[in-house]
Amino acid sequence: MGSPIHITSEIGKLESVILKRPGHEVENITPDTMERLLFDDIPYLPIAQEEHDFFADTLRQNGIEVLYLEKLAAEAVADPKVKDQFLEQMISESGYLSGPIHDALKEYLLSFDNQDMINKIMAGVRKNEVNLTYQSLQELAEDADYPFYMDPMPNLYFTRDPAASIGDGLSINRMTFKARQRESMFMEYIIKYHPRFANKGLHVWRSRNHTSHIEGGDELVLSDHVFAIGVSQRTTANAIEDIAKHLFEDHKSNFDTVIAIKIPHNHAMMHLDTVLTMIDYDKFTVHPAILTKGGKVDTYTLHPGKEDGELEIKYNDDLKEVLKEALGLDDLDLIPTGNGDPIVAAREQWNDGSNTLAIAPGEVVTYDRNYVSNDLLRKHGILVHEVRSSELARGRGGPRCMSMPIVRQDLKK
Ligand SMILES: NC(=[NH2+])NCCC[C@H](N)C(=O)O
Repeated sequence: MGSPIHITSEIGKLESVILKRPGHEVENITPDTMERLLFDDIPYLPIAQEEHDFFADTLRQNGIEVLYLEKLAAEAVADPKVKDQFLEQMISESGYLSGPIHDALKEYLLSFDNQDMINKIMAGVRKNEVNLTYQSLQELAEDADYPFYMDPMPNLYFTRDPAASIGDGLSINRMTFKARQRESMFMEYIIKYHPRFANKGLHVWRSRNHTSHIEGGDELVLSDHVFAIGVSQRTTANAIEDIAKHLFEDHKSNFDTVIAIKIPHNHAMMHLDTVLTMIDYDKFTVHPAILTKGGKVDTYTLHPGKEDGELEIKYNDDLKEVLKEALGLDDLDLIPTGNGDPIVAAREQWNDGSNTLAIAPGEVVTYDRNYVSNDLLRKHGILVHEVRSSELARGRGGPRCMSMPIVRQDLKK
């Protein structure tokens, strides 16, 4: 058996992927909390689940093993000592280091079996579910009207972001907004304690114990030695320098090139994969709005510097040239979302028209609603599997965001 994580491209035949089926966390969104929880509307859960099952089935029908984050997380805490440590950390990162609320939450969560406990943590814990033996100042003086002790984590079905596979390892991410910061703790425990991943020599290129941010939607493994990353609302330049140094310094990594691509900092384009994805050896989708009128975008290519720990940085504003050079290609097809029409492109990008998940070279999964972009992909020779998207799209993420590939076949050289 090879490494449990092995990703040397964006497009190699996908073999195993981690998903999260939307659960009650999505029903714990309200108009008051929606924006802070990074949603634009409240999905209708039964249909969101049907759509998600359809997505998972589409992957299975193409021979891909589908693992569920919620199941892996429950299995990872099977040992009572690990479970205790996990609960302590989760409750404290939820705001209760000690005291009556901490104790009551711990007792409440321990009353479930492991799977239900994980589901409950993901869904959120309401105040009226928990019995406090005595009241604390925290309870009385802070947010007395707020309904939750532990907030729901509705963005968990975007498994792409809290952690990202790179080569035979991964980054476990310190995420930007409070609404998502606890999410990466599940992967931290899975990698450390789940029998499928623990002690298998996996490299954590960057852990979640940082203050600067990085999210998986910005992380694209373009080849076995080139890593692209968005400088975005969610990933800071500082974090990029840090991960680049680790990839370059660690002799276990084959990576010698990191391409940082600067994109607008806004909610519609929060990650690089909302505006640029790789779909074939020489084809990318690109949202025209990231390019200037002259077709330019700021890119910074990082290589190991002369001295240990130094980086050599080269600026170029010609994305096509940069990608061609990094991938050793003579030509490259940049396919514009919405066929470049300003209204269609904006509408379809909003609904994740650029957020394609490649399951093999030239073969992608996309949302059905982005029919202009999908037709265009077909015209460029791409095999497109469409999946349903009415409810899932309300969270502003598409098939790439909803999947964390862990094993892909290597590309033939
Ligand atoms: N890889 C992605 N583009 N993920 C999309 C995540 C959407 C999610 N609502 C957020 O704002 O974080």
